[in-house]
Amino acid sequence: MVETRLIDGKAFAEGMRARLKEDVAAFVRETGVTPGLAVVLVGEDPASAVYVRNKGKQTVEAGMASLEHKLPADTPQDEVLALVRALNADSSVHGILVQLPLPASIDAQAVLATIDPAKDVDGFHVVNAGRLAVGLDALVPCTPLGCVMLLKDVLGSLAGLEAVVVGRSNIVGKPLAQLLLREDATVTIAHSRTRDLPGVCRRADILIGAVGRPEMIRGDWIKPGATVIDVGINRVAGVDGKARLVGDVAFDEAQGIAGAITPVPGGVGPMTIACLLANTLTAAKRQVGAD
Ligand SMILES: Nc1nc(=O)c2c([nH]1)NC[C@@H]1CN(c3ccc(C(=O)N[C@@H](CCC(=O)O)C(=O)O)cc3)C=[N+]21
Repeated sequence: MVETRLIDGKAFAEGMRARLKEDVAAFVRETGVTPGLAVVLVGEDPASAVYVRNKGKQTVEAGMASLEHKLPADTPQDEVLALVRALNADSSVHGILVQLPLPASIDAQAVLATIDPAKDVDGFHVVNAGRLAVGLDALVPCTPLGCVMLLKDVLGSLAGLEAVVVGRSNIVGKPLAQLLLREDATVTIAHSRTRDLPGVCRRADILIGAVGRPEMIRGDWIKPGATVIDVGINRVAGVDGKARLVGDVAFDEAQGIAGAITPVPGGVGPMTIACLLANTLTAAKRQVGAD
């Protein structure tokens, strides 16, 4: 039985944002340019609205400009593309985030492909995904970046460690695997078709849940002492009928087995926003030629 350490992503993200605020202030002093982040929200998804509000607030707190564009759910795709093109051309906008998921009537890949890769602070454009894959400078997806920062804080070097990523999405699983490879981990991407998923997970020194299924990863899938990063943010009904947030990992079962684990909320979520702000400053520096 080990004492499982709680990985406090919320505190780590607060520290990052405090340092970022100083870097933003220095950039504004040196260039006279205020970094601007444009967020495009199509439709009324209440969970998305909460994220957008938090992002907007923290962007302003860091000393950057937040520009929000809220469009109705039935906005034609052409209009969304026209807005993205206008933001590409707007020199006061250094980062563009189109909140996903988009309504089913809109081709998300077409929208992402229209974002100027230099302003793609989500790192979802194929140019940035490709640059990450071949080891060139890229804007890197925020959630994977936040996960690796937490892992390096807990473990120091990740070299030679067995990392198992459960989930193969373009926004988390695949880019996270690339980042872990870059850190010299031995990487397995597992998914719904993986044979003996519990057995594969039990090999992991680093286990990452990124599937979006509440508490799917059980305590006895965790190798004793492993570092567990829970990317899932699932809204479920609690025993009292009220909604509560749970991750992809059965958190209570992991206690006494995992060496360290991120909680939900307060783990990876806050890191995602901190990394988004960091990417926005990076993008602004490159666009102004101050990098
Ligand atoms: N283009 C795009 N980029 C995204 O990065 C993106 C997106 N679309 N669509 C939605 C998901 C979700 N997402 C979250 C970010 C922060 C928290 C977060 O800070 N959560 C807090 C609070 C959670 C709560 O209380 O609701 C926590 O986990 O502690 C959650 C979720 C970014 N996403």
